[in-house]
Amino acid sequence: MTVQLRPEAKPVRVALLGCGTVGTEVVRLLHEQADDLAARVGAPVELAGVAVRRPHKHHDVPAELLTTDAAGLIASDVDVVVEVIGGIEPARTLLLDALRAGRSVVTANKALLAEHGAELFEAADAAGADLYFEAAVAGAIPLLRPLRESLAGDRITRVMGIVNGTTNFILSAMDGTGASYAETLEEATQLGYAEADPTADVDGFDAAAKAAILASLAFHTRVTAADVYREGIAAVSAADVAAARELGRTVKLLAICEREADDEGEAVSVRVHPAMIPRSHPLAGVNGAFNAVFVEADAAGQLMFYGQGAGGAPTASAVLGDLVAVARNRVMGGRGPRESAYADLPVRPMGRTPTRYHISLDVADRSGVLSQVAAVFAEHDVSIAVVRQEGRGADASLVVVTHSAPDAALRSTVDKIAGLPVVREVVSVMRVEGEEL
Ligand SMILES: NC(=O)C1=CN([C@@H]2O[C@H](COP(=O)(O)OP(=O)(O)OC[C@H]3O[C@@H](n4cnc5c(N)ncnc54)[C@H](O)[C@@H]3O)[C@@H](O)[C@H]2O)C=CC1
Ligand SMILES: N[C@@H](CC=O)C(=O)O
Ligand code: NA
Repeated sequence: MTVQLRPEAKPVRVALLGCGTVGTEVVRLLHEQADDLAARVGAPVELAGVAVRRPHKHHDVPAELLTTDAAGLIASDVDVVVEVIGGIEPARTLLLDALRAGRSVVTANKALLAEHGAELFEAADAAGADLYFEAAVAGAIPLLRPLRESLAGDRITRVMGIVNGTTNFILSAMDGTGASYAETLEEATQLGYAEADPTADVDGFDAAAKAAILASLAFHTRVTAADVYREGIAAVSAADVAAARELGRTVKLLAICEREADDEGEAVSVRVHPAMIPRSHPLAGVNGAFNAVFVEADAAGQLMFYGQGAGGAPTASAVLGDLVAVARNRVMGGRGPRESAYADLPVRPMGRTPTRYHISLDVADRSGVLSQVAAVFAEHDVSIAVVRQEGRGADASLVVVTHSAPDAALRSTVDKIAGLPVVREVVSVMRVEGEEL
């Protein structure tokens, strides 16, 4: 291969912070694709150093590149800092230092961006430096660049999808093989999908951070992790999965970001929770650690993005894509897009967000049960889409699927129903997404 380098091009020197699941693959790809990367960037892309905690554990990295002094590496003669340590500190301080020193930054750290994005973008702007983070949401899937750049001329109204590989891996197993929750989480950890602390996945924090990033880009509004309504999958039971199957549905952990007007004006709502979706829905076929995200925009209509959302190599692919972009910017001059938060829309609380519920009840088998339950729905102004009464005696059950209503009204309805003497147990309550029943 003849590599065309710009005659004056100096190597682009890269500092890598962290060398775990993702970092190891970044090192491998940088080495294996060195010639192609140089040709694409117009200058060699050179690994200047790798900051790690325990150098003796990293046999795949040339010893002379390893250091435990991440701050010192950033302060040395480097152009780009790639952060794949994860967590808030020391990543936050290191990246702020890097940006303030004019280094371009590439990060996969959604937790950091969702909590301290504003501060990082401000530092990037002040220094005229690049801040890229495609790997932070939906791993290998090109999703943030399309939102930030390709769709910048459109008005996005909705982003909805599966953005956490670990929980999708677990839910797919529960629905498919019926494998146990603990076993499947262990497997997801072994495969490099789970966060260092997997409760971030299971309790929905990881998906909530990603939802905040997606909503911020889609709606030109600063949304932080704290603005996102969050429920994880810990409470999803085998009974919920079975109830979904009975209805021709499956359970997925969804991130849903919407821009809508109501009586109080235009607002965004951002939520992460398990939901039943029809098996015919395209998201129902997204299994294992795969992710898929729908984007709806006024002019573009509906778009779907699909691919590997977790794992070392897929995530490293997104990191390398960003690295090429920032390296090109350095070689050719110029920089990528800045933060765009001009719309500054309020975030609507979950209680006011319209949702739909599937409720499965274990009820007494006697006349008047249905009318007592229906009266509670009417009292809360919640309209019923489907009701199904099954079984007799001790096995009597009632399944209700509602039409759309404010989430707070649906919750109060469930609370009141749970207290009715004719209701023996609320077996399963889950939100429903997809087509109207
Ligand atoms: N694993 C995945 O599938 C994906 C991970 N990410 C994100 O990428 C980042 C890295 O994830 P993984 O590689 O999976 O994590 P990991 O836990 O495998 O690797 C992180 C590495 O950073 C090292 N480290 C911790 N503190 C350090 C410090 N002060 N200086 C230098 N090294 C330090 C750790 O020893 C570890 O080797 C996280 O922000 C994660 O959320 C994003 C998308 C997918
Ligand atoms: N833990 C995350 C990794 C990718 O972001 C996930 O499971 O999706
Ligand atoms: Na991505």
